Amino acid sequence: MLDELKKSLLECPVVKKGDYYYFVHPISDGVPLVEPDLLNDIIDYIIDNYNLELIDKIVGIESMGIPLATALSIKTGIPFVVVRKRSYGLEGECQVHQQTGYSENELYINGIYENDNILLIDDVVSTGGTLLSVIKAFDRIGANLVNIILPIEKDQGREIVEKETGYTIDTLVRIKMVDGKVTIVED
Ligand SMILES: O=P(O)(O)OC[C@H]1O[C@H](OP(=O)(O)OP(=O)(O)O)[C@H](O)[C@@H]1O
Ligand SMILES: Nc1nc2[nH]cnc2c(=O)[nH]1
Repeated sequence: MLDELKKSLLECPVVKKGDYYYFVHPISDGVPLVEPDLLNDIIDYIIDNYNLELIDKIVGIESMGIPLATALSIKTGIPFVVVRKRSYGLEGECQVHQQTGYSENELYINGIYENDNILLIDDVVSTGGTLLSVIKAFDRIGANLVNIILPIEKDQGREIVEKETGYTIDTLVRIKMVDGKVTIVED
C-alpha cells in the first residue's frame, strides 16, 4: 500500500522558493498530472484503516485538500466542506490566518458548526502553520475533530501541531528534503 505515493514522491521535482525547498507533486500541486490510481491508493487506504461511521463532514483546505476531500466524499457518501481562501461573509464565517514556509493567506471557514464530527484532510503538513490555525478555529467553533489525515508529512510541522493542540495528526508518508531531493523517512 502507498507504494505509488512513495514512488511518485521520490521522482518528483523540487524547486526553490527563497530558501525553501518545495517538492512539486500531483497530490500537493495537481501538476504535472494526477493519476486516478494514485488518488485511489490514498483514499482506499483511508477507507480501509479508519472507521468513518461517526463522521458528519469531511473538511478539505483549499487548494489541494479539495481533490482529496472530493474523492473521499464520493467514495464514502459523506458530505464535504472546503475551507476557502475567499470570504463569503456568511453568518458565523470564521477567518483564519495561514502562514506556510513560503506564503501567507487568509482562510475562511463556513458551514462548520458546534458538535459537527469532522474528518479534516489536507495534502501536506510542513511547518504546521496551516493546520495549527485551522485546528484552533475549529476549537473556537466547538466542532469535534475526530480525524486529521494528511498523505504527506515534511519537516517538523506534525510534531509541532500535535504538541501545541493535543490532537493526533495522521500522515501516510513522511519525507525529508536531503540536498534538495525528496527522501522517504521510513518508520
Ligand atoms: O504546514 P504548512 O507549512 O502550513 O504547509 C502546508 C500547506 O501548504 C499548502 O498550502 P498552500 O496554500 O501553500 O497551497 P495550495 O493552495 O496549493 O494548497 C498545503 O496545501 C498545506 O495547506
Ligand atoms: N507541493 C508542496 N506543498 C507544500 N506545502 C508546504 N510545503 C510544501 C512543499 O514543499 N511542496
